[in-house]
Amino acid sequence: MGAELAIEIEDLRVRRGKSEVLRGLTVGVPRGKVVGLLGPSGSGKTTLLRCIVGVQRITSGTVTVLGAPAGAASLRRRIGYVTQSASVYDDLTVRENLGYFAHVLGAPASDVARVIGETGLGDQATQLTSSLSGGQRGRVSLAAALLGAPELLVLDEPTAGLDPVLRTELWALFHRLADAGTSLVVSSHVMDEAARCDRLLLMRDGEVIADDTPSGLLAATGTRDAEAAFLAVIRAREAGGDAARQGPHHGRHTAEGRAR
Ligand SMILES: Nc1ncnc2c1ncn2[C@@H]1O[C@H](COP(=O)(O)OP(=O)(O)OP(=O)(O)O)[C@@H](O)[C@H]1O
Repeated sequence: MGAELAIEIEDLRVRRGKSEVLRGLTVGVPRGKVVGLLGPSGSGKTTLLRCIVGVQRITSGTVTVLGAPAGAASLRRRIGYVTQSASVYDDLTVRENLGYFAHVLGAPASDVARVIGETGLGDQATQLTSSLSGGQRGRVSLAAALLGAPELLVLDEPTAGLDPVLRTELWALFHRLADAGTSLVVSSHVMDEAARCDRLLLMRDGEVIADDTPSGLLAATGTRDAEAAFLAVIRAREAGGDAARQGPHHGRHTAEGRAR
């Protein structure tokens, strides 16, 4: 693993409450790509994203982000993180919110107009945030995360609740950002978003069960869509039983990995 990786995770374990919700993840996320983190509700996606941004207490393992330990102070302005709940001030307009966050982050004031344009919020710029729809509020949070042009964007279900047109526009934005060198990790429980990613990490029950390109995953599983591929990977693991799980490369998924 080297400089081409934005994130390197080794044998990561996390316990939340009584259960182990991440169970020995080893994975590498390449730089300058849109990496989709897909899996059913409760599979551990949010917990993994929290580990990457350094806000999750971990049990063991290491998480290295842009060459530094996750959570390091030096990473604060290099990472943009959008949670599932919008984190904006209701009593400010869209532009006022973004102006405030730009000031706090030390981002140039000109960034406000840029991120409003990128997230398609031009028509709502002077609207109070409390009067926006849920999808629009989510985009204000995304716009805030784009301020200062962070090297890594960690986005938890950014397209949830958006109509197909906006969803398509946001994926196009993610790819433009990646083409300009930004690394993105985007979670979703909607399997049909898989095809839009450069790489996929499929999660289930606190484990990454596949790490591949969308086309590589379909080829490896002989399936036509991500939903079928996901099921095929699960079946193959169950058929492999404990022998497969306890093999010498247990839990190891690298940028070159294949669905197993
Ligand atoms: N604060 C907490 N205390 C105890 N258990 C928790 C806590 N937060 C999450 N969990 C558990 O950890 C597991 C993984 O949750 P996580 O939110 O990471 O999943 P997810 O894949 O992001 O799900 P979703 O798509 O619904 O957001 C779940 O079983 C959940 O119940």
